[in-house]
Amino acid sequence: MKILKFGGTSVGSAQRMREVAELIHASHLQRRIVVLSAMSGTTNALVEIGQLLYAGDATTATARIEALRQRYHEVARELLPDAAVAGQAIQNLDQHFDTLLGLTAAPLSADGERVILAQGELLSTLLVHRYVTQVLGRPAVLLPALDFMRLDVDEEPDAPAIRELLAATLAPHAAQELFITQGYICRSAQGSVDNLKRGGSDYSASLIGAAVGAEEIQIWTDIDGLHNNDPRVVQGTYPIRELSFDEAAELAYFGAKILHPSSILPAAKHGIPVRLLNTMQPEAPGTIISSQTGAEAIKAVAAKDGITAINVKSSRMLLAHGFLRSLFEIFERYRTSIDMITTSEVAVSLTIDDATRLPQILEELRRFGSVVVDENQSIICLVGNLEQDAHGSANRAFAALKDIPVRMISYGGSPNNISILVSTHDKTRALQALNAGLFQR
Ligand SMILES: Nc1ncnc2c1ncn2[C@@H]1O[C@H](COP(=O)(O)OP(=O)(O)O)[C@@H](O)[C@H]1O
Ligand SMILES: N[C@@H](CC(=O)OP(=O)(O)O)C(=O)O
Repeated sequence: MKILKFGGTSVGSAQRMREVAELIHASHLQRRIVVLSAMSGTTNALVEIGQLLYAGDATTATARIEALRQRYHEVARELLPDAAVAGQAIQNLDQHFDTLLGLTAAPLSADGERVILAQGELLSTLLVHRYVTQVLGRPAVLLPALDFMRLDVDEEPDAPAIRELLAATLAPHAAQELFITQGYICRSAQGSVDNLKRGGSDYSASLIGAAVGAEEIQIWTDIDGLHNNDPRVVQGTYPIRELSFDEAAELAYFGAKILHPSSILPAAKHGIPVRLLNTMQPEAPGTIISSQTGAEAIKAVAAKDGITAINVKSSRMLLAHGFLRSLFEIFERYRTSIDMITTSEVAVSLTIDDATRLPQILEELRRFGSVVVDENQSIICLVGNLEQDAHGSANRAFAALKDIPVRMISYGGSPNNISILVSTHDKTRALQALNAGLFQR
């Protein structure tokens, strides 16, 4: 079995959906599960509808739902030339818009908001499935992700439950080769509709791949593989042909937007190669992520914004043992994970990316000594095989950053990663300087 995931841009219009369907249709793979995201822009529109309802503005929310409905009707008519087939699809699409309208009648609950967010993937899979079966005439099974994607009580994917439920969902279709399902959406341990957080369709594909023991997971997007730097802010980036699971996981976690932060872990656990491919240029080789690692020292740079740095200075730390443990316990109590940490004899600096519980954390930290908080920071992560760094690329990286104020450096924690904290204001400049210093050929 292979897993093929297509992102929002890849299914972003009727034309793109046709191209995706042709790709699925033309590839003479054996069995495959196709995982689709919502059409680009849809999840953002649904988020906005949720926000309007939270703010009590049902009138504007209704207008947005109707505008979205019109857009989907147009896509259906463009995609499905036979009027009867399009009419039937529009009736089915309308069931989802009626669900959305039904949620405008009363104050929105958190459960209601998750039902709203789930509609995007239900709509895109409905349309692509209809095109594959009715226009291309290819048998394909639409698998409802809500039947098998499960979270556990800690709100993490429940891998054993997913494996069992997916096997049961697939069992009646032993003779079928092509399956289409929704990325991103799932059910909570309590059975209510939930999701894997923004960008979560990559994670769905990886979890599904792990659950069925797939031979390969393909992530089809709008770029020819994972690039050595963020192509949105740096010119002249290029795709990296090979990455190890560890390198790709670091890049995804530290901001390479092409991959959801957690999406490599299930594939890595089961040793399933992940291939990043370009829907707009299917013949390009893309990036292969596997247990192999290439020879270059620093292969890529990524940046993660929205970081808060906290510095705690305490005389109690001097020659004291157990200090760090009591400090970390505070973060554990508030379920807030720490990304970077540096220490001196009397001070600790650390970073968090989820500042939801920052006020409570700070109140407790102030018992240790003086606390300074810097918001709007970015972690720049340099990833590669640093054990191979015989050519001093780490030195070249630091030299490249000579004009940029660096707040923290973390080096040596992993053989794959050097993390550098800068103000978000300096991020673009830092990424460009690193590009010139490390990669310009
Ligand atoms: N290091 C990187 N390599 C490739 N793409 C990146 C990188 N960093 C950011 N991106 C951006 O990620 C985008 C693809 O991710 P995303 O928009 O989530 O795709 P999809 O909608 O297919 O899931 C690319 O268009 C590119 O602009
Ligand atoms: N539709 C969801 C899930 C997703 O993964 O989308 P994409 O593959 O386009 O990043 C989102 O926008 O967050």
